[in-house]
Amino acid sequence: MLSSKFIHAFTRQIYHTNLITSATFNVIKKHNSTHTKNDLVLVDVNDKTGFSIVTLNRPPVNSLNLELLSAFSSVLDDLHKNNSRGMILTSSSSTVFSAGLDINELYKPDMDRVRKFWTSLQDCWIKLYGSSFPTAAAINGHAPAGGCLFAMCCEYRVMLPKYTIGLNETQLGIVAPTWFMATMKNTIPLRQAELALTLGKMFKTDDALKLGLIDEIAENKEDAIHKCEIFLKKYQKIPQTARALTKQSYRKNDIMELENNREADLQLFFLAISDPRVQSSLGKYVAFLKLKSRMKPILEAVKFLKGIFKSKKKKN
Ligand SMILES: CCCCC/C=C\C/C=C\CC/C=C/CC(=O)SCCNC(=O)CCNC(=O)[C@H](O)C(C)(C)COP(=O)(O)OP(=O)(O)OC[C@H]1O[C@@H](n2cnc3c(N)ncnc32)[C@H](O)[C@@H]1OP(=O)(O)O
Repeated sequence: MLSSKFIHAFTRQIYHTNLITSATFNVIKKHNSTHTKNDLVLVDVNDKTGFSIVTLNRPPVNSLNLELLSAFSSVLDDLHKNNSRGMILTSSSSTVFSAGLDINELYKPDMDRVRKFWTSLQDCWIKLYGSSFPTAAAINGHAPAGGCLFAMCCEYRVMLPKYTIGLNETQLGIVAPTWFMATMKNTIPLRQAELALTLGKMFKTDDALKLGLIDEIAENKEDAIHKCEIFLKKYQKIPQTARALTKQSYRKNDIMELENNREADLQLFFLAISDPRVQSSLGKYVAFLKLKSRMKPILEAVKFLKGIFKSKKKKN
């Protein structure tokens, strides 16, 4: 057995960034309760398993704005402090896991706010990707860009059929930050990651499974959560410290790279979003999304009418 002294020394040595603040693992405080962080993130602790279901709850599409990221960051802190047994990340939407970063934070940004926004995103990534507790994502809807990033930070992904997932940044005329790329490289084979990133490819559930971007397909959200629980339960027999340090050692280089260059990463982000071509792309994208949303009732009516015509043709 490793002595606690050794664990402390090892932890300090590789995690001077405070990824693990204490190697003393307390027994989780079990309670059957739902916590909220401004209602933007819901936390439901399962009394029996000790697993927390963390639900992103910012309708309509869980786009990640400053408030949602701050709430999520604080939830991750709480789970760490309470020595969580495991986290399942999901969404309250019935069709979208997360639409990624809120484009309104990037388009014509207020510089003070956007600094806090990007710093919060960095915080969330460092805490989620490097969490000491095991994590799984129940992807119950589309997961583009930042949505895919958070899912990939988890160690296991279960997704519902007929949705899409991927890092689509190049399609929007923006470059995924290196830590987004690193997370994808940690998930799928290198060559496939390069192709997916350069094409900005969104994968349908079936293709994501073939690629290894997700691990399982579930029938519905309940099934997805159940499958995530089965995954997390596998760790119940594995000593916590050994598991956590192994995971963090595996991901350490990616995390250190950002930890040591946070300000440079922020400046690079400022530079990118200050580029008039990037702003122009984002402006067009915001307009496209709004138009698409307004066209929805018309498109649905056309679909409905097509269905009627088809069934009449069949009868004739
Ligand atoms: C190597 C060195 C590199 C250095 C680089 C450094 C920095 C680089 C700079 C920046 C990097 C920034 C990284 C960004 C990553 C991102 O996450 S960008 C976000 C990308 N997200 C998307 O492309 C998803 C867009 N949304 C959709 O595709 C669809 O909405 C959906 C998710 C598939 C859901 O479809 P659905 O039909 O259900 O909903 P609607 O499309 O009708 O949308 C409803 C409503 O929501 C609004 N909305 C949708 N997505 C967003 C969003 N991401 N942000 C804000 N708002 C969004 C949409 O406009 C509708 O609103 P309404 O019109 O008011 O109804």
